[in-house]
Amino acid sequence: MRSAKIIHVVSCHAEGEVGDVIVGGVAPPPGETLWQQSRWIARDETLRNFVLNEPRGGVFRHVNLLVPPKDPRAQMAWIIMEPADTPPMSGSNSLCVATVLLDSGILEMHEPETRLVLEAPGGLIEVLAHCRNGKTESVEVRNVPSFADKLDAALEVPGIGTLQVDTAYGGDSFVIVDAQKLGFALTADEAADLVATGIKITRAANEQLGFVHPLNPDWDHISFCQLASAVKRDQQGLSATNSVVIRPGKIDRSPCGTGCSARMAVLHAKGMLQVNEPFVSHSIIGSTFHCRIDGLTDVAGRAAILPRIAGRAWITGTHQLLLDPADPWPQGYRLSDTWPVGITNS
Ligand SMILES: O=C(O)[C@H]1NCC[C@@H]1O
Repeated sequence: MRSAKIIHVVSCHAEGEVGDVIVGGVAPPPGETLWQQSRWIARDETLRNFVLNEPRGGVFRHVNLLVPPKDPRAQMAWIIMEPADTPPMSGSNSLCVATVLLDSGILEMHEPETRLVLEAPGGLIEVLAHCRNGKTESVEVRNVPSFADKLDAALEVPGIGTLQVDTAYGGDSFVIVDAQKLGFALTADEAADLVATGIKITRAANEQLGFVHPLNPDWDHISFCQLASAVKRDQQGLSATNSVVIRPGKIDRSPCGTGCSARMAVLHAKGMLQVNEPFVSHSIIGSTFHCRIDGLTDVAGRAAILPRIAGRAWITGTHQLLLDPADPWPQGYRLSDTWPVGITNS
């Protein structure tokens, strides 16, 4: 066996969504800040292509690169690589990273609870991991400040018509639409139709509504379309189902932590969800995140929430990714039969 590189990966999924973690074999990228390091990874593309593209990856795969933190309050930092974006934050990926760090012994586990501060490119997150018998059984994440952007905006979507939508930031940027009004029950058999609809809505939202993070003008687009059910209220609090369509064309198998954060910001802005009130979110495969608003804050003068999301993650394997120097496709490849083309990275 010969190899020009060897990348050590612990594979993981959080409530169904893949979030593999690179634990060795890659030097930290250049950059003064974690955000700058993540921009280098997005621009350079070598690592993204190697781990995300076929034959090693696929459009369903997310990969997280552990790097030393820049902020002294954090025990570890990481850069998130998703199929189209290198985003500020990701809920499912943060659950995978916390679980891999503790279950593999990279950071010390304390039972029954381990508290961590992790640095995502979009800011610090606080982790409370519930651990038993050497296993992280569930993880609560205090996400980055999240806020509603445009409420009840009119959006003209070619082939669909005029929709009323909300846009919001929850660590990543969303256009949120009522799934039932579009005829969706949010069941697994609708996945391909949900993707086709969600991609059209995201494209229209970027053209007509746009998004720029007020403290980070580099994050200047809407990443995802969240097709969401109406909220139900009972004695336990609020609950809803969602399908988040991830560019270039796949559905989040988890209930999407950044999506839950964005939705809670919208619900709070509309007076429908209060601080500390439980919000349970279900995915298309029936997995669940337990969420709530921990407190209120502001982002550059805009009202914002401090979201908490909680879910479970499981390690699925370990891998060593190799590159034979004679392999004619060191960057791999994407074909439009499984990987819709034409979306640029950011
Ligand atoms: O949980 C989340 O926030 C995400 N899951 C995959 C895409 C998003 O980053």
